[in-house]
Amino acid sequence: MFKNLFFWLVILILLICVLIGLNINNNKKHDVDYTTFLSIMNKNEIKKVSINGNHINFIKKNNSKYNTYMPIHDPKLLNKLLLKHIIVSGIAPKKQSIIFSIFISWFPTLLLIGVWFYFMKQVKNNVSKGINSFGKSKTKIFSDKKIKITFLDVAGCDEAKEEVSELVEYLKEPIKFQNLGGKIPKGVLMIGPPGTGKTLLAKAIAGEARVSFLTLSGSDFVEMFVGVGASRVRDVFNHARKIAPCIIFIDEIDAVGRQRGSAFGGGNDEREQTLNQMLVEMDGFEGNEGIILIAATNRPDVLDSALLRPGRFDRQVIVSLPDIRGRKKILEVHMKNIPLNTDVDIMVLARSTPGFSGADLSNLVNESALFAARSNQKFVSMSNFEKAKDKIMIGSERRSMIMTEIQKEFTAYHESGHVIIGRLVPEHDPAHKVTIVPRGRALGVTFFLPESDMISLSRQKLESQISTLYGGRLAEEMIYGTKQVSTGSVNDIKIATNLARNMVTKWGFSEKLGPLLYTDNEDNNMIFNPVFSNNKYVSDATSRIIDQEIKLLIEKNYNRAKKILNDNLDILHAMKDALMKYETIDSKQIDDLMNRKKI
Ligand SMILES: Nc1ncnc2c1ncn2[C@@H]1O[C@H](COP(=O)(O)OP(=O)(O)OP(=O)(O)O)[C@@H](O)[C@H]1O
Ligand SMILES: [Zn+2]
Repeated sequence: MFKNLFFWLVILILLICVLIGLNINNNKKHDVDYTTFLSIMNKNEIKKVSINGNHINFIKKNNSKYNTYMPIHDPKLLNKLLLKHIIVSGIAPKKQSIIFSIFISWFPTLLLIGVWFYFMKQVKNNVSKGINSFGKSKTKIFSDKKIKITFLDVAGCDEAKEEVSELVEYLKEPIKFQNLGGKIPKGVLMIGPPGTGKTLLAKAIAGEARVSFLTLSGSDFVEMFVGVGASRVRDVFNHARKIAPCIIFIDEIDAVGRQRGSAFGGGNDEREQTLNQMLVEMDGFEGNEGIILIAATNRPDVLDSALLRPGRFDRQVIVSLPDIRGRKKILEVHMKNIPLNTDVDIMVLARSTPGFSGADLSNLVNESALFAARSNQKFVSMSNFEKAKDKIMIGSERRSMIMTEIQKEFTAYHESGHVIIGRLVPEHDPAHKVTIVPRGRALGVTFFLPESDMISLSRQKLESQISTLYGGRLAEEMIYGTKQVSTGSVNDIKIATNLARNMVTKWGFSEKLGPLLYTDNEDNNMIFNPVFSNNKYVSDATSRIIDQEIKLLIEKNYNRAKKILNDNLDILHAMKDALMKYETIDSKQIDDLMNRKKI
């Protein structure tokens, strides 16, 4: 539309220029306009007139010469002139030129008026279109034919699938279901972290039941103008009633469904109105209309409690991050369409991707295929997957970063220290791969491969983790001496300290303090979140004991690691050499090194 406006603006400016040009021209040719000429004539001041078509030259009685232009041919002019005894000479204009001359004289003005009208109409149209579209919902409607997604495409969330499967039965034959006395929820709230497949699952319900799928995002409802969101809600539900049976899917419901009156400055009228309208519409459902409202959020805690009341989103389905088995299944779903090399081990990939969501895994498969394509391979190999995984987890390799031989050696010793301790303490996840190619912000990385998703960790396993975390710094210390130790262990130290603190204050692993909770920090992310606790409930004396106990625990595991590393200095050197040579070594090479085999 702006292109159009711009076009017409340019035309308008051009026209004005032309008109000004014409005017200048006219001024040159015609000293006076035609009306002035007539008035001069009426005042009997003209001596002689010469007519040439529409151009008129005349001489006043004082002998001054003028010319003028007759815009419309005036057939009575000659008579008038003769009556006033004015000498007339020249040729009269041809008859057929009358219309032409009218046209010529009025053309620029008409054009200008036309353009102006067009311009105004355009503006008016756009404004009214704009106003109308404020209220119209931005619903994207997919017909049942377009949704080809079925439950087979959604992997690794069997419980969630089971919970929603009865909705499919209902949507297929709502009336039959009602007659049998089935009670169907009006709204289903899907709760889960981003990328876990909430949208996918909702689409799969529509696909399985072969019904239409209306999708919109909560943020679509939040508009600047009061009342617009509410009218959009009305629109969506009205449309849904027309095309029922169908599913209305609202992503990010928290954008509208936040606790009312919770915004700063006493609430947000527009959002509240929208939310109220949504509640009204939900209450208006008969239950046999064949419409199911599915909403997704990853912030169920901020939702207005009115939304969760019976008869509204009374069914809640948790879609959580997949476990190892789930990840394997999701990988299988996405690998279906790419040619795989025989060396691809899906189980190893599933094991080494803890915390990956379905979306991350889909991204992993995609990136791997891209890596394979870039190196002109016909099949996607395990090394492509490894590369893609590392890229997603810690950022791309920074091969361009220049590391001196000394820095590389330093990193090689540090990482080898982690690997060796990790292999030799009990219950530790085995090192899967180690690299000294800088990635993201890390100079080197050691990857451990968890056997399974750990929900609870044993004391022994935790202590082994602490020992392994200090392996890197200890190796630096042993080779280069305490004066040369780098700051590269800052993250290792942070994680180890947090583990030890949690063991003492939260998990009851200190004999002296016993199994009591000494912290008000409820964060369950035990490794990566530092404990910021002001320990309101802990006396100064206890606080001192806590510090001592943490220190003791760390010292114990630090010394254990030191002994192990001292006993295996030959492996440390060999692994450093291997890393300097290959930059990255895998679990098989690590096995060989640990068995003192040459690689
Ligand atoms: N369980 C799964 N099985 C197969 N693929 C999945 C699964 N979960 C996610 N994916 C993949 O990730 C993509 C994104 O998932 P989806 O949009 O459904 O996540 P979401 O939970 O709705 O995320 P958000 O909260 O960010 O909207 C899907 O299109 C699909 O390719
Ligand atoms: Zn380290």
